[in-house]
Amino acid sequence: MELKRVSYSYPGGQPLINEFTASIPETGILAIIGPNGAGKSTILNLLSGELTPTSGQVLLNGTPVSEMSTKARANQIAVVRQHNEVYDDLAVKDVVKMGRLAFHSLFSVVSDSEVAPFLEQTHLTDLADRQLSELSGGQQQRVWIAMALAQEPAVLLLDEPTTYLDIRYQVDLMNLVVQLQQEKQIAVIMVLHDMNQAFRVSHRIWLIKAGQLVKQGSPETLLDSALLSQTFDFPVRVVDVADYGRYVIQMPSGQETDNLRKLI
Ligand SMILES: Nc1ncnc2c1ncn2[C@@H]1O[C@H](COP(=O)(O)OP(=O)(O)OP(=O)(O)O)[C@@H](O)[C@H]1O
Repeated sequence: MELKRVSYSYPGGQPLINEFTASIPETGILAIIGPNGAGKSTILNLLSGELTPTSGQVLLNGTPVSEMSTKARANQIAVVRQHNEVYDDLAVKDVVKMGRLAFHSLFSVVSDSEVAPFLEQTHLTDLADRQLSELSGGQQQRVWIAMALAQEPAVLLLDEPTTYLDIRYQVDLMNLVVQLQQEKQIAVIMVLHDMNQAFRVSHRIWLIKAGQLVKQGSPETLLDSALLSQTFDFPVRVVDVADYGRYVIQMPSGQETDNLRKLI
């Protein structure tokens, strides 16, 4: 995918994204990180075609995403968002079947066997007949991913997929995304708040601030204390952790440092 000089303003608002140009490799994991309000979700919505650029183009294999039919788009791009209560009363397998609708006419019935592989890949086979509302947050996130996978997309977009999950579910979910990306060789694009998670799982990172691409590159090139502190407007430091690698920690504020000194 490619963003070519993309600008975007919400109706009646100031320009948020300004002449944003970048390309996304056909396979691999790209994480978009940056402070609150930087425009990360807006960029994801421009990539999904949900938003149309005010100027410039978002291209998928050379075709503007905004000019593709809904069905053509659904065959190529799948989006995983936060919890959608509309589906609460549905069984897990029926939610996943919704992901197949781009392959069928509206009234055709999607068979259980058609969605079985996607349930299996996301370890949901045993929960297939359970109602969505009965599942934990982590299990529900896996259902959204199964539904997105059922679209058999070339591009999978995830907006903060680990929000609300405890550390175990976060790690499980990220491992699942990594495994699925490797198996299917698709492009995965995620907005992530947890920098360390982003650095751990991604092949490429976009660091965004005020609608601009501050820097893009491999996790190694972006693991830079000064760059991250400046972008987030908060002091952080990249440290080496034994048996893990480089890790971003937040530095205590001045007051906290003084208190720490008094304790030592
Ligand atoms: N539908 C909307 N209408 C008007 N302004 C919006 C809309 N959605 C987002 N914005 C504004 O656009 C800016 C960027 O929002 P966006 O959600 O893209 O940022 P973000 O980087 O994803 O933020 P966060 O990390 O807080 O989720 C914010 O100032 C926000 O208030």
